[in-house]
Amino acid sequence: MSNWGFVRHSRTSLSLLKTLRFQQKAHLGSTLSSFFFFSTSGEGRAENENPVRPAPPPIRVGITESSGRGVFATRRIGAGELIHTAKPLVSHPSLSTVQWVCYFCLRKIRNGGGDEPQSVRFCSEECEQQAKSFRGVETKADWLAFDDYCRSLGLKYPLLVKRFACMVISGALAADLLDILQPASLSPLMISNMEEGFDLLRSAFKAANFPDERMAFLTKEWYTGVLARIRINAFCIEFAGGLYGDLLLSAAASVEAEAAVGNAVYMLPSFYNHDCDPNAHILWIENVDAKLTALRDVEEGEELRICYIDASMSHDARQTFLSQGFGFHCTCLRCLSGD
Ligand SMILES: C[S@@+](CC[C@H](N)C(=O)[O-])C[C@H]1O[C@@H](n2cnc3c(N)ncnc32)[C@H](O)[C@@H]1O
Repeated sequence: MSNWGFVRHSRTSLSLLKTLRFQQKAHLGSTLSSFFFFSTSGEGRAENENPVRPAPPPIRVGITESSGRGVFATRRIGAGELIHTAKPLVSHPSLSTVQWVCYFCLRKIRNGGGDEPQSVRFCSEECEQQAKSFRGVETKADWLAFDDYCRSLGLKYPLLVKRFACMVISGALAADLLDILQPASLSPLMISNMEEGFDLLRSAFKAANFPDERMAFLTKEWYTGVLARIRINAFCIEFAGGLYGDLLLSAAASVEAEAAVGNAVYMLPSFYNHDCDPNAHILWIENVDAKLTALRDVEEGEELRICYIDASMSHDARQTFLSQGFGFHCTCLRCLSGD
């Protein structure tokens, strides 16, 4: 069974990034900002404007010529500028770091660990409060078999589906929230490999006696559809630069050769296409809230692209990774140049 090992990382090897520029003509597309959870630095806000409401980020979602939807700059964006931040729709710590990071925001916890291997921790009352709805559902069920299934097969994405399902049952999220995101195309074998996870998830909720009407959304099609979207759109969360690293966290993570603190799916960041020589970057400083920044000056109308993979890989390795993990052949300028 595939271990779904292809995840989007924050890592781009800047030293190897060439100065090739990529400018793509955007078609007019409707903006999807009403769907997005974002905040901005508030730059450009008029003085008399309500200070509580942040200015919209300088981007729009439009249609690209060859890569479906993409994100375009609505004004010139300077190198190093914070384009916007994004809160996750769904996130989950890695099983190997669950004792060491906040169960809600994935922030490292100084005195994590402890005696109870199954226990979860929060970094603040606010996070505990925000997790209350899905925890109220999650703690009613027994997850031993489901978590063992994920652990033994090295699966991370079913954990995101589990949390998403808990949020839906609690009424915090709509079951079709992720439908707008592009799904991976799944082979019949991939779908049949997902059956065990679905059965375990559904059984856990069933055994906890949730009423059928609250679980009506939880069909096999829903489960595989959500996983298909997560596969293309989830980010693997690693904090930037090791600045906020923690030896204990590193030690815990290395037990399973897992550097990431967890995985998350966002709305707006999901619309950024890939480039092996990107002009934008997604990073995490101390928790799961993502920051999208410009790596170089970007002109108004230019498409903003991030790198999904380690850009220091060879041309052939990048192509193989993108094709097997994301199902597309990369035709960015760097790839076309043969670099
Ligand atoms: C995370 S989504 C990006 C948004 C997507 N274009 C959409 O319409 O929702 C990733 C998908 O976008 C497309 N894509 C992203 N970067 C691409 C590239 N460099 N070349 C071709 N297709 C790309 C692929 O279909 C890929 O699976």
